[in-house]
Amino acid sequence: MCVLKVEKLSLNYNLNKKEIVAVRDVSFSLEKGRTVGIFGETGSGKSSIGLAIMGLLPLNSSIISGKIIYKGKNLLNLKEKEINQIRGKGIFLIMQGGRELFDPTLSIRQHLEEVLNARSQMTGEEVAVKILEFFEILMIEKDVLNAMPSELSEGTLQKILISMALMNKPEILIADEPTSNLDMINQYRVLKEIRRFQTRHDMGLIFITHDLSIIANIADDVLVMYGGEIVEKGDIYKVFLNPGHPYTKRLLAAFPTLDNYKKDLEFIPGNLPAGDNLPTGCIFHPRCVYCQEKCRKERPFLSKLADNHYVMCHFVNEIQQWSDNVV
Ligand SMILES: Nc1ncnc2c1ncn2[C@@H]1O[C@H](COP(=O)(O)OP(=O)(O)OP(=O)(O)O)[C@@H](O)[C@H]1O
Repeated sequence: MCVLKVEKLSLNYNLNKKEIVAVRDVSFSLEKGRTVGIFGETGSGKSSIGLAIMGLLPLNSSIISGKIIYKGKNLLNLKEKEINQIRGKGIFLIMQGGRELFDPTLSIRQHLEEVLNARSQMTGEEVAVKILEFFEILMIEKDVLNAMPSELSEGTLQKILISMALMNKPEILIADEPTSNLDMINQYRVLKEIRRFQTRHDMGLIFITHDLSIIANIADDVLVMYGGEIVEKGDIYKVFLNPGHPYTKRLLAAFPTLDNYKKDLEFIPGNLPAGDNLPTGCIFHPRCVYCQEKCRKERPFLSKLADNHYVMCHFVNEIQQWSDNVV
C-alpha cells in the first residue's frame, strides 16, 4: 500500500538574487514497510526533498511545482497547524546535524520524556523503561540520560535522535544521513534496529545518504540523484546489477570492493553543475563519455528500462551495447 507519493516536485532557493535549482521534476512513491533510498553527491538535492515533505523548507525557498500526497492530502497545501499534526507521529524526520536539534538547556532525559509524554499516555515509570530499552539496543550508556547535550559526542547524539524517532512509532521515517557520525559497529547496530523496527511496525522509510554501501544494505528501491534530478530509479538489485545511466555506471565502478583492491578506481572527471547554471540538454552531458549532439540540446526524461527500473538518458539502450571499456 502506497503511504506517500511525490509527484513532479520542483523547488528552488533564492540566494543573493540568484535562483538556485535544487530539485527538478522528482517523482516517487513509498510503500508501507518498504525503503526508498535517496542517493546523491553533496548538493544533489536529497535533503531538500526531505524538508519539502515535512514542510520545513527555509524561507528563501520556493516550490515551483508538484504535489506530495499523504493520506489523500497534498502536504504542500496544508496550513502550519495541519502539518504540525503530521510531524512526529505520522512522518518523522531525522535531520542532519544532531547537536543543533537539541535544546542546550535540557538534559537528555527531559528531551526524551518530552517526546514520549507528548505522544502517549505512559506513566513516568513506563517512559523510563521504554527509554532504557532503546538505550540498550542502541548501545547507549544509561548515564547519558542525565547528561546535557554539550557533554555528548555527535555520534551519541545521533543515536539519541534515532531513539526519539523510533519511540514515536511514525508511519513514515525520513532519515537524512542518520549514521554519518557513527563508526562501523554502531552504524551496523543502528541500521539493524531501524530495519527490525520497520518490519515490526510496517514503517515506510526514506533513507537519504551519499554512501552507496548503506543504500545497498537498506534500500528496496533507490533514487540516484544528480544536480536535483533523478537520473535513475528502481529496484535496488536492478539498478546495482544493471545500471543504465552513465553516472550510475561510473559510481558503481568507483565503488571499492575486494576485487578491485589496490587497482586505480574509476572516477568521474568534473563537478556537479551549479544550481544557478545548469547545462542545457541532459544535465550530465558535460561529464558523460557517451555524450552526443542530442544530449547537449535535448533534456531527456526517465524512460523504462525494465519493470521498476527507469533511466534518464537518450541513449540508454545503445549504451548497453556500446563497448564497456569506455566506462
Ligand atoms: N537554504 C539554502 N539557500 C540557498 N541554497 C540552498 C539552501 N539549501 C540548499 N541549497 C542549495 O540547493 C542545492 C541542493 O541542496 P541539498 O542540501 O538539498 O543537497 P543534498 O544532496 O542534501 O546535499 P548534502 O548531502 O550536502 O546535504 C545545493 O545547490 C545547495 O547549495
